[in-house]
Amino acid sequence: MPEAAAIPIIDISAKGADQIQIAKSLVDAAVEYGFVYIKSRGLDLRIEQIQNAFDVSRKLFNSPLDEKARCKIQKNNQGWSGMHAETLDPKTQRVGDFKEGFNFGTFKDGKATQPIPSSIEPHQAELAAFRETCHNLCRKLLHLFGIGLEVNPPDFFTRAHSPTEPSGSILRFLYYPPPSATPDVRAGDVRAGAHSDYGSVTLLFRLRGQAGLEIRTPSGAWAPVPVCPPGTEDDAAPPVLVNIGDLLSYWTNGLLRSTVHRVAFSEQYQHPQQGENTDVGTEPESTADPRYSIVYFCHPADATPLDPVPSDRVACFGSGLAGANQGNPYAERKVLTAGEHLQMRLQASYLQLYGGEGKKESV
Ligand SMILES: O=C(O)CCC(=O)C(=O)O
Ligand SMILES: [Fe+2]
Repeated sequence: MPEAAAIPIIDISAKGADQIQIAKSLVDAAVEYGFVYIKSRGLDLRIEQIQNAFDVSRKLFNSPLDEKARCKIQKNNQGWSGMHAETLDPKTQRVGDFKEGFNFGTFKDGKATQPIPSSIEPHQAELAAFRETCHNLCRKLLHLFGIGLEVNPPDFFTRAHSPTEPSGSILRFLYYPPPSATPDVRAGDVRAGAHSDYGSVTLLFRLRGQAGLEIRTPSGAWAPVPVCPPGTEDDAAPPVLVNIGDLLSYWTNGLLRSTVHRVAFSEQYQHPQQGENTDVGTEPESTADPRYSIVYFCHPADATPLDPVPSDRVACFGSGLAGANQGNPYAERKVLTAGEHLQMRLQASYLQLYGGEGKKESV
């Protein structure tokens, strides 16, 4: 059984805790793993709000196909993508991801600014509030990164992530059908292909018992990322998983690591003869149930120039681009603004939507 990744768990809202110490621990986790668990205590994000978002997600994906198709994803990266429409790792995958997704852009006055299935129309205000809370949590984390990296001024990143300016930030619902409903799966197929995220920070919400996320370790092996790592099993909700995206890695000369990850079918499904519960030790996964996850991709305002981060630690990180981002060539590219950086990445993963345009950008 592959060993689970030893990603640190940090409580950013601990009463009386030293902010500088928390900031340094966050930076250490981002440098070493590119991933960190944030303990869910209902302070930064109410647990009912997360649960409600999953309820809305179930309603959305249970909508009739034609309702979802009416909201098909557009070049602005908003809308519904059907089964196999996205291929996160086109070089390796035989077939597109075994998932459906729905990307929400901005909301205005509690209403979506894009077509949405009628089943979730009554929930727009809740979704708007959830998206806003996610963005605020990201800005809190970005402020802590500013402190931990001794960026001058420490709100350098936070300022670049103004919630009112146009940006690529997306709230995404994901639905992975039950393995029992996808008999066309072959050995080597994955639910979501290996990729790194494009933006600055990503929040990932998962449900207990719905494993499958794996990160690529520096040795090239895949390590499972448990939903409830040791010490959080009794918490009211699983911790929020946070990871660094390519843009923040690029911006910090590769000091903060953007780690490649994927969603695999459980070992139990692929090799049932090995017995039950072989995927992540404590987290048996049902092959009869769908898997749902919710992701918030936080991006700087489109117009943000990706100028060098004013931090001695970042500036001194000489070998970063060559070392920390091996296998992550986007981090080495010279791009001008956050908006341009995002466009380059989107073209590579939605080949159908962009026709041949994307192929030259894929790596
Ligand atoms: O569903 C998951 O657990 C991960 C999804 C993911 O990595 C992504 O959408 O970028
Ligand atoms: Fe991802």
